[in-house]
Amino acid sequence: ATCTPKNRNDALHPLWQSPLTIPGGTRQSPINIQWRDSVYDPVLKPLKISYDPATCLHIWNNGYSFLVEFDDSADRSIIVGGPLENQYRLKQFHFHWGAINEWGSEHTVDSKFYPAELHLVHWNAVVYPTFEEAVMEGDGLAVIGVFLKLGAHHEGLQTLVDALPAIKHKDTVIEFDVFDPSCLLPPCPDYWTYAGSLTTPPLTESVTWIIKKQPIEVDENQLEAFRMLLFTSDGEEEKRMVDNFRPLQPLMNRTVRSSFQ
Ligand SMILES: NS(=O)(=O)N=C1NCCCN1
Ligand SMILES: [Zn+2]
Repeated sequence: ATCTPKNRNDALHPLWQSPLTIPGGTRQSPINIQWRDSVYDPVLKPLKISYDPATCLHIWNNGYSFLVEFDDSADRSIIVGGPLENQYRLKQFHFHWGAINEWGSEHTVDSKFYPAELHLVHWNAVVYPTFEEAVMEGDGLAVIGVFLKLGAHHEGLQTLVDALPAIKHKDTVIEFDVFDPSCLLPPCPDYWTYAGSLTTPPLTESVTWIIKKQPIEVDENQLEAFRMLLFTSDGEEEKRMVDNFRPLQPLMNRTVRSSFQ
């Protein structure tokens, strides 16, 4: 659901009851990635990803999305390289999706929406003592974005889909003790990267975004499973969890770099 405010500066987004735009924000997310305006940067390294499936803790419905959280008390599931100066620890991953397949992603490519988008959220534990502190710093977070497109059944995703009925309502959680999120990444190493923000509160401008060029394929039943989740708690009037994406934000004075030509 997106609001149609008269003045975007004081709009409250129905989902978060917080400002839709951050006053004075200069690096907000998500954005449209105009492929032809992105600049190939030969200095960008390949992104190195090493996740330990045993660091997986639980899967839960937080009333905005569903997320899988990881034990981030040590450097066991990390990413390094790419545009990053330090290594970053995996804290959680979650998704954004639409009510129908025509939209649902947060970022767009040449103004095209995908039906859903995966976010793998990492934080700079080399420099900052806690995730909460990293959230407030320009180089505190790194989020890998992966587009989902309608296509073949995704075996790895099915493990998550099978758990969703147990977390239908807001604030429900189940144990989820072995899952390797690497299975959700496309094989192609190509990515775009830009300096942005969190797309849900606190919306802080602390994210180095790494958006994979190649989407992963999931089937209709798997997308429908996302849409059976609820924003609402057990006992409340049911509201389906759909359209949990933030509207596009102005690019302002930013360049999107690509790791590929
Ligand atoms: N959609 S997002 O940019 O990842 N937003 C987040 N907000 C809270 C912490 C985790 N991520
Ligand atoms: Zn997200």
